[in-house]
Amino acid sequence: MGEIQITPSILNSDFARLGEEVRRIPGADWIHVDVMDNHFVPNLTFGPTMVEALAKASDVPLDAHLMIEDADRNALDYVDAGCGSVTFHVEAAKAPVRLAREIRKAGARASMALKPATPIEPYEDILAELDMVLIMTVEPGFGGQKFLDLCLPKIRRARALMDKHGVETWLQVDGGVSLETIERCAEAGADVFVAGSAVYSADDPDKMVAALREKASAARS
Ligand SMILES: O=C(CO)[C@H](O)[C@H](O)COP(=O)(O)O
Ligand SMILES: [Co+2]
Repeated sequence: MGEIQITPSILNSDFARLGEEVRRIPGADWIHVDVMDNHFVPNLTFGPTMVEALAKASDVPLDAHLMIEDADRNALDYVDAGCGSVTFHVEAAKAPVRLAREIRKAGARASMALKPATPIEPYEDILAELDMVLIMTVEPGFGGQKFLDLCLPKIRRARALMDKHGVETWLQVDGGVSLETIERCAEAGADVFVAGSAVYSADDPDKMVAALREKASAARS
């Protein structure tokens, strides 16, 4: 299992002041950027041009979460935009192995996301092709939703498969992660934690990043 990493999502930040918003979280390991196309999910956010501007606005690397239909054709635009990690949804990728290899070859970490009803087991044999697996703990599309406890067994199963294959693939959780839910995710085996509304509704977002890190670390020991 890798080190605990906290990855705030800017989905619930102030979009009119995005540059300032990302500079409020210098203690974050990554900045999670939710790209939505209004087809794969019923919401629309931003594309590669805005992501490129964001990458220049902060020293913290960008973790792009692509909730877009044609992932095979569009994912590399986000590597070119400056993201250090690019996550595609397996439900949207026609050729996940080829896509992961292309992302790595282009110079970013390759990551694959699963919606709550998508099982991990069919992907056991491709874990070594991935730098990270993202297990959604809400249905993708919106920030501020309630954490789905029903996803915890899948986090445990994913961790067990990673241990079985001896891979160094990170295990990220995304959706409803807060001071109330992060311990359950860490106990189940997650090591990378996305938190959107919990961070940006806090008076001091960077202090919340530190508090989340402490809770997740304590749950491990
Ligand atoms: O991918 C997402 C939604 O599809 C977001 O990353 C996620 O929901 C973060 O926001 P919150 O912590 O408020 O749930
Ligand atoms: Co996300």
